[in-house]
This record gives sequence, C-alpha cells and structure tokens, in this order.
Amino acid sequence: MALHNKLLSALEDAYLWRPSTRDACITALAYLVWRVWTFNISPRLHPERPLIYPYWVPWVGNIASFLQNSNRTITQARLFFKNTRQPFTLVLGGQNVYIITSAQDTIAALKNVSQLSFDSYLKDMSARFGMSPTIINAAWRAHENTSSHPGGAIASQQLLPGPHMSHLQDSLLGRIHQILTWKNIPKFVVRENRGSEKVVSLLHLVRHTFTESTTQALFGEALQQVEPDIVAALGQFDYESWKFTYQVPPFLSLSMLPAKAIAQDGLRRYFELPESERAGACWMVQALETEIRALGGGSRDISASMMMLYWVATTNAWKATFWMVCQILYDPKLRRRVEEEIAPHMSKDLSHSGLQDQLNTLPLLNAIYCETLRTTASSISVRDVLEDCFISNVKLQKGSRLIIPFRQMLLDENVFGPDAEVFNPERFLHNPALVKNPSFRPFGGGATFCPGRFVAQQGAVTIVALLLSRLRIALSNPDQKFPIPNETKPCLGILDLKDDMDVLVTMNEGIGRVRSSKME
Ligand code: HEM
Repeated sequence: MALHNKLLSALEDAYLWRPSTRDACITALAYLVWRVWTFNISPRLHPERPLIYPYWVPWVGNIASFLQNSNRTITQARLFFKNTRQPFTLVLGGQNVYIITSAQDTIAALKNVSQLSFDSYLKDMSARFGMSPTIINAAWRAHENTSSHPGGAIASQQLLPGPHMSHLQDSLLGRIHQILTWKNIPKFVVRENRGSEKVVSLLHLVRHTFTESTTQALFGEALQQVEPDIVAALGQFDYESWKFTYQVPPFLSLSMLPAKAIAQDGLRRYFELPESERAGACWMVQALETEIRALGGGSRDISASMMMLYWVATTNAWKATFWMVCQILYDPKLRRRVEEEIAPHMSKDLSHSGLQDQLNTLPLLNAIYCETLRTTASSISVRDVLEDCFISNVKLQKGSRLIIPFRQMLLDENVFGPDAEVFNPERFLHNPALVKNPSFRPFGGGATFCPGRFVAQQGAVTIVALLLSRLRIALSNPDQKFPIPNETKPCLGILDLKDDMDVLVTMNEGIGRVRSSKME
C-alpha cells in the first residue's frame, strides 16, 4: 500500500510539477496513435486505397527524399512494397501523390482522360509563365468539346509526319548541316585552338547545335535578330528550370529568373514585329499566334504560351544526343561498327532529308539511339484525379495527384533483362520489337504523347553522323571519365550530366572540309 501511494504521488509530481515531461509524453502518445492509425489501422479499414509509403513527419511526408532524388525514393518505395508494382502513395507536403510503376497501370491511367486530367497542371504552368487568366479560360472553353488541350492539336499537326513536319525537318536538318562544319563551329564552344585542330566542349557544341537549329526552324532568323542572346538564355533557364517547376523562392533562383525573362521578353518583342518581318516562322508558331489573338490575347500571352513550347522543344533532344555521342566515343569497338554502318551513306551526295532517310534505316545507329533514351530518360507524366476512380483494383481519391515516372519501367529487369541498368544497344538490335513494348516510353503516352519524337530522332542521328564522319571528333584525352548523369537534380525528361563533367573532343580542319558543299 505504501509503495502504491508513493508511486501515485510520484506520478502526481510529474504531472503537476514537470509540464515539459507531461507534454513530451502526450506528444509521444499522439504521435504513436497517428502512426498506428495511418500505417496500420487505416490501410486495414480501406484495403481498396493505395498503400502509403511510411514516413516520419506528418504532413511533410516523403518530400525531402523526393526532392533530393525522386527516382531513388520511388524505387525504394516500390521495393518496400515487395516490387509488386501496385500503385502506392507518397505524401509530399500534405498532398497524396499516387505513383504508378507498371506498364499495364500506365496504359489504364493514360486512357482515362475523363477522370485523370492534365488540364489543371497545364493551366497552372500557363499562368506561371504569365498567360492571363482570361485567356487561359477562353482557350480551355474553346477546346471544351475537342479531344485535345490548347496547343496540343497544333503541335501535333506541326510535329507528326506530314507536310508541316517535312518543312520543319528541312530547315532543322539544313541548319544542323550548316553549323557542323569546321568553319562554322562557334567560337564559344572552342576550348583550345591548335591551328588545324580544335579542342571543343562536346556539351556546348551539341546543345548549341540542337537549340540553335530548332530556334531557326521554329522562328526563322527574326527571333535571334530581336534577341541575339535568346539561345544562351534559354539554355540557362533550362539548366535551372527545376527551380521554376518546383517553385523555388526567387531569392534562390537568381540566375534562372533573369534568363527566363530574357528569353520570354525576346519572344514578346518578336511577336510585336509586323508579320512581314517574321516570314521564316513555321506553321505552328503562326497558328498558335492566330489562335491566341482570336481569343483576345496579346503578345504577352503568346510569348508565355510559346515559351513553354520552345522550352519543351529544346530541353531534351540535345541531352539525348550528347549521351548518344558519349556512348559511341567511349567505346572504340562500337564506334568502328557505327562508322562502318554510316560510311556508305555519308559518301553519297545526298540532300539533308535524303541522308536522313538513309540514317533512319540503319539498325545499329537506331538501336544506340533507343538504348540511350532508355537509360537516360527520366520522363514523367502528371495527372489530377477529378473523380474517385479505380486503377488496378485500387481506388484513387478525387483531389489527389498521380505521377507516372517512366524511368521505373524503362529499367524494368523483367522486360529488358537482368542487365537493364546497363547501356547495351544489342538488346534493341537483336529485338527491335522492344521499341513497341509498353514499358519503353521515353516520350510518355496518351494525350500528352510527345509529338516531337520524330524531330528529336532525326536531329540526334544526323548530329551523331556528322560529328563522327564529317568532323571525325575524338576524345581529346582518352582518360577522361565518362560523364555521370545527375540523378539528384529534378528532371522531367532526359537526365542532365553532373556539373564539371563536360567532355572535351578534338576535330581537325582537313577532315572537316571533306564533305561536299551541297551538305553544308
Ligand atoms: C529525346 C527528346 C525528347 C524527349 C525524351 C521528350 C519527352 C517528352 C515527354 C515525356 C512528353 C510528355 C510529358 C507529359 O506527359 O507531361 C513530351 C511532350 C511534348 N514534347 Fe517532347 N520530348 C523530346 C523531344 C521533343 C522535341 C524535339 C519537341 C519539339 C520539336 C518536343 C515537343 C513536345 C511537345 C509539344 C509536348 C507536349 C505534348 C502535349 O502536351 O500535347 N519534344 N515530350
């Protein structure tokens, strides 16, 4: 009895005289109840809901690790759930985000356009790029009864095979052929000039070649006359664009925001020029301008919409090309095989498109392209859940967000074999049908399936063929380390490389002159 009384009085003391201990006990109890409820009881009460990947801090959820390396976090969660590839939930700053990692669920999600929508994401991006709310709403009203979102149908008409694409292709490839000659290699990519030999930054050369050619093919000469720095500004914006996507505060985005402003203001001034001074613009640029002006929009709205298009058209293709060139340069045997494959076509006096048609038929070159996409694409699609619906027998709740991280499928060992993590073009060479496998989606799918995939492939294989065959580039130092993809930088398409991992290559004047003037 005496002991009991003592205990009671000790507890009373703790309760009355040590508020901090008491509060800590209550907090710990509340935390325990929250954890047991969230991760043990609630999943049993609602077996139809996607399981939640456990986290320690309520509301914050998995956001810290997701921002550090989203692919790693998703892989960890997938393995935590025994790699069943059932949809699961990540909690990111108070929001439930469903993650889909199987090809079947991806097909179902991309098909379900009525309940899983891309619209609010695109509307939000349009507003953040500076389009006025009135024009955004008017644009969506105008597309209410169509199967496409604003800009989508125009981009598809321009970029999918057809007369508009052929025109764009001619001008894109023509400009690539012009830039990739000894005399036209831009000075700012040259790191050392040894007379008849130059040491060049591969990263800057490939990025400049693709972005500059795309700029010319989209807008003609006029855009760069209005804003000579637009290609560089777009490159800088792209480099840090994750800060824009993730809404990093302005004081931490000090070089991204001015770069974006230069590019977008250049576009605005371009659209203020009289039409007669913008004669080289492609059909898509003209059609988008006409559509937005018809809705009552001005050059600011057009430049916001065009900035998004210009950015998606330039952000990924040069990176894929860069990785493809690296894979070939760092593997002398592979290089020899590629050279043998392309040589007969490079020596013919073909037009740019004629050469392109020939390059399209080369199995090894295209297998290397596909394998490069497979190993470097970190593309995602985002959808908002408009109504409760089911995917794979699990219920997605209205108001949540859904992410499809295609990299999870691109590296699936069950589809691509036990060496799925490794670059091995032979898998596409021996099994060309892999390109059609639903797990191979570097370009996404459904309503937002990348319409630029043909242009991207054409540019990439042309650049690779010209660098190897016309400019005979080689590693300036064979001991240079293979660049490492930057998996920690948030990315919506092809992985960037880690800083300071550029590759230096040499090219020679004599060899550069070999090609006929028809190709330049
Ligand atoms: C290797 C290069 C490329 C990759 C990996 C790539 C990847 C993607 C992906 C994954 C999407 C869908 C995003 C989503 O679902 O939200 C997309 C959309 C798009 N891409 Fe590409 N892309 C590439 C090159 C290009 C090029 C060169 C162009 C234009 C010349 C282009 C134009 C577009 C457009 C306009 C869309 C938006 C489609 C829509 O929402 O209707 N892309 N791209």
